Amino acid sequence: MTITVTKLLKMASGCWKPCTLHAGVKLDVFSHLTRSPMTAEDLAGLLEVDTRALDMLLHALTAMELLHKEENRFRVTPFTGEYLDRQSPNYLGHLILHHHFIADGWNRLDEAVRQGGPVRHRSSRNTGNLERESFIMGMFNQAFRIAPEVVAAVDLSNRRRLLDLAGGPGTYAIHFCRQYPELTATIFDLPTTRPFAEQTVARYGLDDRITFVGGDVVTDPIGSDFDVIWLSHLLHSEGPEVCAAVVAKAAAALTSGGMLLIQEFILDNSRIAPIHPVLFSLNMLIGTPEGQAYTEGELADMMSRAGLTRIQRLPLDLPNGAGIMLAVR
Ligand SMILES: C[S@@+](CC[C@H](N)C(=O)[O-])C[C@H]1O[C@@H](n2cnc3c(N)ncnc32)[C@H](O)[C@@H]1O
Repeated sequence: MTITVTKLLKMASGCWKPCTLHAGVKLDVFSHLTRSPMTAEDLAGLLEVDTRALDMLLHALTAMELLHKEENRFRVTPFTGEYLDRQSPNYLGHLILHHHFIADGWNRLDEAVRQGGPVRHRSSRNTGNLERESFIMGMFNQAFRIAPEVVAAVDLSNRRRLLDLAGGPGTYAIHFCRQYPELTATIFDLPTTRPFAEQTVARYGLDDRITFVGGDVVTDPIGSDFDVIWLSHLLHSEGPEVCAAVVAKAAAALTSGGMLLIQEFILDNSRIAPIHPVLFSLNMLIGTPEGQAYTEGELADMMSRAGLTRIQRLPLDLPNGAGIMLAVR
């Protein structure tokens, strides 16, 4: 992509459209307009917001092809009815709202660079209810789209006990258990994640095979004798030393011959590609004391220092530069 003045200036105002989308989702206009098409005035009455301002927002969402306008009424499109209505099983609003909550930190990136540390609280800690739900269920939104591809590429035949370490709502534990009927799983995550994980597991009717254990992976015991551990998107929120300790702890919790799988946004050795992991490091800079994206070599080194062998990266081309490392105890 050759940069031009037009592209540069477009980049500078690139946050306008995302902010418009975030506001539409946060005000839940899509759910209301799925129930019935409405004028800005009627919807403003329902949402208890300013009519003139909502009218502008609805026109902008229409210009972005997220709503239709007929006469003076607005309605959802088939697409936004499926993905932005809170009642839809395919609702993606959690992930969109997660981006809304972290946007304030991105706006203060210069301060983070100046001081060399975070300018917002961690998404996994000390957050309000809506923000916590958006983070955990946003991870569900994200993982749900990728999990089928991951499960198809990872052979867990003959494995019986899976630990989904820092598993959040348990999206991967659920997908692995659906694929392998003999498998049981433990989701280990911070205690505040429990209600989201239990609800999600119950929704898939797997409460008899998947249990939740609350704890801190850095300071608490994580259990033992697992023949497979799935560690997805935790390491980027910690610095290299804590990551090495977590990987060593996971390795020690495996049976002999047990397998550790790590999913992360993986940087090239050049550290300038793929673009998502490069930017994700900044996302961790603004939100965590030591988090960052890691290269394949760095992840392999953590696995090797934990005494694991047969270290490899699975040949998978996942969205956002995500990749999976595998090693065996
Ligand atoms: C980005 S989410 C990934 C969730 C899930 N593994 C996935 O890939 O969809 C990171 C998860 O790590 C959890 N987490 C962060 N720090 C943790 C800690 N110290 N101990 C246990 N869980 C932690 C968060 O609560 C969150 O569920």
